[in-house]
Amino acid sequence: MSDNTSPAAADTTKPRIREKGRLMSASEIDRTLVRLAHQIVEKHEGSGNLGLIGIKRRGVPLAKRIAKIIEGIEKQPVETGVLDISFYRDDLSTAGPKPTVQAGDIGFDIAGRDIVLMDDVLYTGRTIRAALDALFDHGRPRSVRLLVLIDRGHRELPIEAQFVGRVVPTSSKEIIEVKLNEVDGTDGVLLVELAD
Ligand SMILES: O=P(O)(O)OC[C@H]1O[C@H](OP(=O)(O)OP(=O)(O)O)[C@H](O)[C@@H]1O
Ligand SMILES: O=c1cc[nH]c(=O)[nH]1
Repeated sequence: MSDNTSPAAADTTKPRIREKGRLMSASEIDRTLVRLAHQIVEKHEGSGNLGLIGIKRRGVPLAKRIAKIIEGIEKQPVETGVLDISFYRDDLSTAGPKPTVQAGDIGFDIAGRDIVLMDDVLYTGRTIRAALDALFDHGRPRSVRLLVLIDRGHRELPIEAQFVGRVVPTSSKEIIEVKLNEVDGTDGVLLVELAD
């Protein structure tokens, strides 16, 4: 007799994952973002021409937090924007029409600006390639640099981040789970593994 209420029956649609360890605590994320903010200011010799763009989802709170830290350092506002690149991923069908993204979607005019794209994890690089496509549909920035909280390797494209929270060598069975308060209700970075 089958028992549909058993845990095994209930979990068949979810990938089985095993937590292997906590890579960063909330306070380690905070300290890392302070360091990255200082590195951005140093590299750009201030923040006057900066624009920070978070890639949905977790790049958005990262951009807002770093903007706040830079504003504290430089005592002037830093513009932030949002990029939702889901329609630009090259792993989606190319048969459909390419959507037109309105300039207002990012939140500010990127022309001539020094842009720092922000995301939580850099893996194959395909999200960032798609983000660059989307970004240049909005205008021509003076420069574009990339910040990620975690670089886990396994790149499939020639894309590198200039500002990196932590490099974490991983196997292809492992997954980095970044959790941020604004999205997940808690802050932390976990290393998990897909169970066989
Ligand atoms: O370098 P890549 O191989 O492209 O992988 C990195 C991307 O994967 C994750 O996003 P995901 O697609 O899981 O969406 P989410 O941010 O909404 O969780 C992560 O937030 C990065 O954006
Ligand atoms: O390990 C990974 C790979 C891609 N995106 C993530 O969030 N984690």
